[in-house]
Amino acid sequence: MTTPDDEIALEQQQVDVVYGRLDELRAQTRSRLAAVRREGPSGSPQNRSERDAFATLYEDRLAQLEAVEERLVFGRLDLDDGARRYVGRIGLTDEEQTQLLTDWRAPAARAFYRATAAHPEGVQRRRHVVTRGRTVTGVEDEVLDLDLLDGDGDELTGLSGEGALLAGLRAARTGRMGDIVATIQAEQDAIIRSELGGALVVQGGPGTGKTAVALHRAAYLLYAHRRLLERSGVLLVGPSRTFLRYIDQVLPSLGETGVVTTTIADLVPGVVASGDEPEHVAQIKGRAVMARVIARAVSDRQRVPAEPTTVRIDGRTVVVRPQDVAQAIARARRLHRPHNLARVAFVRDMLSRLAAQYVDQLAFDVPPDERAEILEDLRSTREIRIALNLAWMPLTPQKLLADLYAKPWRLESAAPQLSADERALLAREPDAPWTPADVPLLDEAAELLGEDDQAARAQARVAAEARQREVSYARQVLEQTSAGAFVSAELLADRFSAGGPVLTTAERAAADRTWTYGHVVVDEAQELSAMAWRALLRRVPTRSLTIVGDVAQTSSAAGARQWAAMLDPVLRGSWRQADLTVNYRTPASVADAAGRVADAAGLPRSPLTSAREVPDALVVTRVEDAALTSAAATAAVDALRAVQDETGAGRVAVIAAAGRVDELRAAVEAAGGERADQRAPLDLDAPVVVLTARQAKGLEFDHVVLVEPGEVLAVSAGDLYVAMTRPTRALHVLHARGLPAGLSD
Ligand SMILES: Nc1ncnc2c1ncn2[C@@H]1O[C@H](COP(=O)(O)OP(=O)(O)OP(=O)(O)O)[C@@H](O)[C@H]1O
Repeated sequence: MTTPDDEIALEQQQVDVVYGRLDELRAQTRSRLAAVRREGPSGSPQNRSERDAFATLYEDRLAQLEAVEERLVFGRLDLDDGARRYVGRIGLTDEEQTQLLTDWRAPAARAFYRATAAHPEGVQRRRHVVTRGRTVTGVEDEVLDLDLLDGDGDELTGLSGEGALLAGLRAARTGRMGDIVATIQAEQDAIIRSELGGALVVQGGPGTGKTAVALHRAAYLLYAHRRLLERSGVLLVGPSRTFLRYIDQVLPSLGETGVVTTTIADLVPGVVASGDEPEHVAQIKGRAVMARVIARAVSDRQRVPAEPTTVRIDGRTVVVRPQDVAQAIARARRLHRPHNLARVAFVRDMLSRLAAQYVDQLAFDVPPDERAEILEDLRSTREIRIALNLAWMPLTPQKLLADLYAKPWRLESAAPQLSADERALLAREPDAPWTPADVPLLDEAAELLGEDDQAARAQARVAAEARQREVSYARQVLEQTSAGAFVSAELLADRFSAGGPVLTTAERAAADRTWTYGHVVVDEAQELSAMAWRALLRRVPTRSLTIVGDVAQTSSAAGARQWAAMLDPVLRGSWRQADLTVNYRTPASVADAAGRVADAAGLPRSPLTSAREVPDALVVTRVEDAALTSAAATAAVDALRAVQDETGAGRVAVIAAAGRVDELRAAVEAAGGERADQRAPLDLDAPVVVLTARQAKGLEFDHVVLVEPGEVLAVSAGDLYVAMTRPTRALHVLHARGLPAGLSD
């Protein structure tokens, strides 16, 4: 019989071989990159762009090989037929193409996450290989073939790789999310590998791994449907920029850098939504009815004048007549094109009517070339331009919306569905900054307005022909090089033809408002308004979506308490739901207390089982009102001492209602909590942060000091539920006033 030490030594050999191969591949890619770069900037433009394309390709590949260093190998499957299969971050073969490591996303790795004693899927033993750096520090076996099992078996908890999992859950937090690839649980794996098509809603209580699952699913889909998704791209939408920074290392560590991440506020390139507004105003802007308001605001800008306008031109008179304008508007509308594009037809129609008036006044027949000149003269006559613009104004989305908000009569005409009070709430100065809730409205407006794309369309025709030539050229290039394993001819052609700096799919997609993605992942999706959904769905016409959230954690007034109420109208009932039920983050006693609070507040809470308990995880302390701030600061600094390890990992959050944040920050600093740049966006690297529940959404900390929970509840019950479920080790509640129901008993 082998001892654990023998097993560790055995695994070390295999791990050494795999890292050796990784080093070889890195060296190979580096030297290819150096060779391409050595060729320098000479040669034809075609040669140069080809070299640039290969250089970025090798850079990407190198970045991928560098990013998978940590826990490259983490699993082994011993199969019924005696074969062994190692599972890791990426797939690797040796020079003879023998598989050294199976990519965790490959079908051959599925059993690592799914096999159970009841359904062993051809697996006798599943082994978790635990490494630190490149050294194997432990192995953990689960025997799935019951005939091989001696003793009671180790399948009792239902958690797979329990030791490795619990070690991961216990580890001090760093302020950045890590991947869970070594310990994905079966219910999570089923979601990650769920088919690409259709909209999948993942509902789960706090800490059930929704964000982790969403990110691993994005990586899985890119692997399993690479040909389809590498060119259309995958979009991941998160609740805030802070959150995006919190998760930004996860996908690269899974070998994927091609996902575009954004927030709803950043969805429209060129629009900076730096403004703030009360929740109830944002709620109005988020209502589905605003789509009709915007549409009406656009059609209001196609207007028949009350009076005719008479214009003298070269001694003759033309009249912009209301009835002509009415007819030209009606005709242009029948084209069903966006406002700015249909305007081209309107103007053409009006000019030819005016030209006819002009020609009628001439005593001779006008040859065609002179007629064109007359049209040009009319077009460039100032009064005519003004009259036609008043009838059909060329507009940008920003101008449309700014005018709508700034002029009460415009809003009254466009938004009869809103009450006068509601309309008054929307009023704003024309140059006020945009808010996040304005962004979906600007997107809606951009869609209805369109851009005058005549030139663009002509260019597109030429580009399509050029593209044909580039793809076939790229195919030839790939046949002559070894790059075909990790890039398609279409993608390489994209890079050849990008012109200027070589852009990746993600870069091109992020810069283009009208880009349509192959798949969209939405996290904290319960917060999205109806208008935000419209903006998102425009970007994924195939409706291939992963929608992740928890309807009990909703804080925005425009968000959802029920998935069906939110999604049925936008997805016409066509979506499927999967549930996550195990809380991995929060100790059981803290999760239970949060559950009681949520139930007392009537939140639609998902059932939750906690993966672990931590002794004394929940502490509730009453202090005098005057001592509350300093007590919180002391508690935070003491907690930091307890949780911080020698590497500097270990994070503490003080969560309170917005009105207390500044004072608490100053107190934490005075108490010796390290000074950090606390301005927005939040500094995730600070060991102690003071923030509101809303800012804490999606994040986690080792220890949370929750100050005056009654005040957080007064803002929203969802916020209190979020705040209580952020810690991985302990929740310390400090209060001077009464406790919310559920916490007090
Ligand atoms: N299978 C797993 N193995 C290891 N850690 C896991 C696993 N699943 C979840 N976790 C950990 O549990 C914590 C919570 O995960 P995550 O943030 O994805 O949950 P969530 O459901 O999005 O939470 P919330 O809704 O509260 O924001 C993270 O630290 C995550 O790494």
